[in-house]
Amino acid sequence: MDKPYLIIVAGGSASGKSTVVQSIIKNAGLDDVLDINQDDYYNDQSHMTMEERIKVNYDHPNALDNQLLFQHIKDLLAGKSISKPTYDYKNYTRAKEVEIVHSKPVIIVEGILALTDKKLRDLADLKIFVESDNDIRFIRRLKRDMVSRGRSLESVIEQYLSTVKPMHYQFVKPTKRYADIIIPNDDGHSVAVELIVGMLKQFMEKKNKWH
Ligand SMILES: Nc1ncnc2c1ncn2[C@@H]1O[C@H](COP(=O)(O)OP(=O)(O)O)[C@@H](O)[C@H]1O
Ligand SMILES: O=c1ccn([C@@H]2O[C@H](COP(=O)(O)O)[C@@H](O)[C@H]2O)c(=O)[nH]1
Repeated sequence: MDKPYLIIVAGGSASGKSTVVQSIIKNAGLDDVLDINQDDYYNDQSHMTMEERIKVNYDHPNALDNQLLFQHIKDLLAGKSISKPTYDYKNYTRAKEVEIVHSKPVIIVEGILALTDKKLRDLADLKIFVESDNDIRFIRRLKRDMVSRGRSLESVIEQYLSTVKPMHYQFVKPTKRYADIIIPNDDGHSVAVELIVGMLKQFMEKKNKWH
């Protein structure tokens, strides 16, 4: 197998990373895309009490097992399969289930801090930063966290002000400078997605010609 094409997608919380990635996958019409969410690599905290887990700063790079993510991406790029951890937001820790994930010709890694680690960044063929206005991100996060991540209004507000916002300025936003493409996502993102899909199709065509 040729080396897969690796795309890294970073951007603030609720900027629309997953939405953009799903749009790329759908518009490219490719089955051969693997989507890895950096959130699955949050540290295992099952040994901690719920009270301790809630206090963790999840927007700091130390909250993530970056070494494991890097090793897994290297394995996937070498055509190997991995046992990927999965994350349980409601319980603020890794879930018991692991997922056996096989390598694919296109691999996308998405996460707020996906462009932080230079070693991981250097493996990427294409680096993307999704950008949305802070107020819009906060409103999206509030809705999403209450509906899908089992959070209360008060907890989302408290976490946003104490860690999410300051860490965004300290660690997330500065990685924008590493991006090859910056996608504004306050409203739509269709033109940027079309460009990326075009690049992916070219890559897949070249790959198919070689075989
Ligand atoms: N362009 C957009 N317009 C309207 N809502 C959007 C847009 N992009 C994302 N959203 C919504 O915002 C929320 C967060 O998006 P998501 O893709 O999960 O963000 P991220 O992966 O960056 O955390 C979701 O409910 C999603 O449907
Ligand atoms: O237990 C957890 C783990 C993470 N978070 C928050 O998730 C976001 C990252 O996910 P996005 O989909 O990019 O928003 C990060 O800002 C963490 O604060 C959490 O709340 N609880």
